[in-house]
Amino acid sequence: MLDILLTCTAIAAYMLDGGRISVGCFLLTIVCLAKHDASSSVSDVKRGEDEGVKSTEKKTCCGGSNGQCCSSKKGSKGGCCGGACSSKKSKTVSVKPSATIESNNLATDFTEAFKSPNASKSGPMKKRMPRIISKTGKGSGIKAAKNQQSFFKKALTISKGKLIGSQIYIFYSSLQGAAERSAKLLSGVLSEIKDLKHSPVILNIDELADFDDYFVNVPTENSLYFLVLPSYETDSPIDYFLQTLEENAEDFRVDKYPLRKLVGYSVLGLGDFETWPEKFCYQAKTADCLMAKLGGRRVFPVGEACMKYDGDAKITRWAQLLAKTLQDDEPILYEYNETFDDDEVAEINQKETLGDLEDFGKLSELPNTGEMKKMISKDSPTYKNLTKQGYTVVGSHSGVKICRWTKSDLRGRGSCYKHSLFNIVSSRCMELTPSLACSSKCVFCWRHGTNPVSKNWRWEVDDPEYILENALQGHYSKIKQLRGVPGVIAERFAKAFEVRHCALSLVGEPIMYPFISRFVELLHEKGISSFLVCNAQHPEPLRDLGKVTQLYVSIDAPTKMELKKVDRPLYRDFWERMLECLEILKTTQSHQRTVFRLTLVKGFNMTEVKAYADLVEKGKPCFIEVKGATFCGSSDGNGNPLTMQNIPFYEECTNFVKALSSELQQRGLGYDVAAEHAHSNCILIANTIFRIDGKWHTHIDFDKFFELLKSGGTFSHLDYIKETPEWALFGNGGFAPGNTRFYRKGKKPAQDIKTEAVKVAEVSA
Ligand SMILES: Cc1cc2nc3c(=O)[nH]c(=O)nc-3n(C[C@H](O)[C@H](O)[C@H](O)COP(=O)(O)O)c2cc1C
Ligand code: SF4
Repeated sequence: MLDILLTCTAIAAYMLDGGRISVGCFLLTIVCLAKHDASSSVSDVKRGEDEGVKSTEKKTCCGGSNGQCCSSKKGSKGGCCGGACSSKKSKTVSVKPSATIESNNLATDFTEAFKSPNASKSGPMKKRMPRIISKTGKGSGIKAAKNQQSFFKKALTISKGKLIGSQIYIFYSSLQGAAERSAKLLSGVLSEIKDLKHSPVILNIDELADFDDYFVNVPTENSLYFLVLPSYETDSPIDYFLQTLEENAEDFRVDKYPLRKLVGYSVLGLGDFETWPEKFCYQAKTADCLMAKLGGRRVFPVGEACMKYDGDAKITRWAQLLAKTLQDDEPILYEYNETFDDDEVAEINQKETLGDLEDFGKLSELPNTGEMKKMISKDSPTYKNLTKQGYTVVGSHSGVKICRWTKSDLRGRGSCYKHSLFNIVSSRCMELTPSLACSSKCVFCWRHGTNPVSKNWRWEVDDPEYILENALQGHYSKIKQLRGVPGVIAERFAKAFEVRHCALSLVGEPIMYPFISRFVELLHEKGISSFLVCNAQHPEPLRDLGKVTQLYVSIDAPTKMELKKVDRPLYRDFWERMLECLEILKTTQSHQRTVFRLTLVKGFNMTEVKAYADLVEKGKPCFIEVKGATFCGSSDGNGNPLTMQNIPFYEECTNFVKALSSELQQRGLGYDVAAEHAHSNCILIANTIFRIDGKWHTHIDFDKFFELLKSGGTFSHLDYIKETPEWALFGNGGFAPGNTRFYRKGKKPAQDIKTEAVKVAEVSA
């Protein structure tokens, strides 16, 4: 008002005075106008705080640690000044309304994202208003993105609503139980918060069917995550979890900041400072950084509890402090130190191992996790678990185990279904895997969720010669232990020390082992036939594979949706991988004796007969082996969701097989039901090229196989076949003569078929 009066006075003086004091008045006018501008600017900032229209931003140091300010770097990996930088320029920038902010995925403005719906433009909220952070950078493309990144590093944020109104998810991973216990403890403490709106949900990370459901997408829009993570110097499922978070952060198909949809997160680390001072809680700290890198907002500092002494008390203290903070609506300073350069993302993308985490700014402060770990080291809980389950761990990634059918055959009680279907005698068969790790988490797997999982090989590698030698030793020492078992037939016992067959399956994914072809060659050199089962997720090694006696591919479901449900594969492109594997069977590997292995799980994969037929048409296998799933224990805490209701009866399996066979015949594909082993719910469909002169030839002539191998010439699946004996044909049950059928006490033979399958704690490989 005053400036307008002064301006008018100056004009009037000019008119009256004839311009003599005009210069003075002009200067006065300029001063007045400048003063008017200044006062408007202050009120705009205030309004800006409330409306997000305009703000004054002080460019601050990014808080990095590499001795370089991010503002000074150009095309280099450098970090920032770590607080020593003095380049604090004033800058006026405009802030877009939140709708525009949402669409900009390069910068994350939690100031807007977590704005309280209750925040009024005046009153008590006003003094707690967060500093406004610009969303727009000058220019466009990568340059603009780089400008924006510096703003993303620090922001004072408030929550959309009260934190205690959020849906809390407590994730844990545990090998020995401490993290599980701590997750429950945390849940208990948080549940006591007065006015907590929803009860916390506890989830075992290792049992999640798909990490993406929680770490790319979020279950509810008000999700608040707490991660309870132990650290293991040895390989553990946490490695895979961290690897997935890292891959998500680098995957161009995934939103750059998928976890900004969370209300927030915090990580509680468990460890042992006394034994691992250098690596104390290192995996929890890594998880904390990766959650931030994915856009998560840290609502409470990472906890580090040494569990050696008094662990529960420390966890309780952390949980109580957290509970107190959750009830506090003060804004939170969000800071993420993204000091690596955009141009280097591609380079980082190519790297697979966790060691590459070092490249990410703050992560470089963490202990070096880059060395290749042993898949199963002797002091790891996984090793103890496996040996408790009867495995002999060979080297650091292979295992052998005596199958219950080996024992049964030694006692004259019959071999497994592979005897009926293919002529493999159980007492001379060694079950082995050169990779205890797998790239799937099948619902019917008996690994109980603790074995290592990974998409690719990321461990130390043992020599194939070493594995075979030690596996045979392990197998023979277990056979020796059976000499005192009542009913063992001396002749079979003696023969058992000359292994004739090797089932490369057992558990894990054998084809992941980098020297699988050489390993198979070594088996053949010792006169041991090879039965390799793979999960149709690794087309490259499948293509490169040398001759095997029989090559299996597991087809656990016929459609993409069902396969995801049954196998819980780690690969996002699991379906394409499976189709590629089938194509390889039909083309590059068509000289092999190929088998589709179908494991039927009621309620999961038993309905889509036509879709199965489509896959058979694609892969044209020699055989389709259909087997009802077996029950591997209760669903409590072992990651296996199957119950007895999911185990099909033999009749249900035969109905399925008949339907599939007739569908294939209708399509003009020559397949028919050939053999069975009713005792283990197993039936074989064979290509009719194996029905010669009206007689099925599904058995293998092993002598002929080795003869052909020695000759060095090329040969195919039809060159080492043998007639299927009468007792093994479909309809005859498949129980080999010369054995005595054993029925469990009090069980009628009719019931036995299903009960037997249930009692088996493992799927016969
Ligand atoms: C083989 C082995 C390796 C371990 N390595 C580390 C480590 O590197 N850093 C650490 O802080 N604690 C380490 N620990 C300690 C565990 O993290 C700690 O015992 C934790 O409470 C285990 O949690 P869990 O029972 O839920 O698996 C290790 C423990 C074992 C048995
Ligand atoms: S069943 Fe086989 S493929 Fe499936 S998770 Fe177990 S080991 Fe892996």
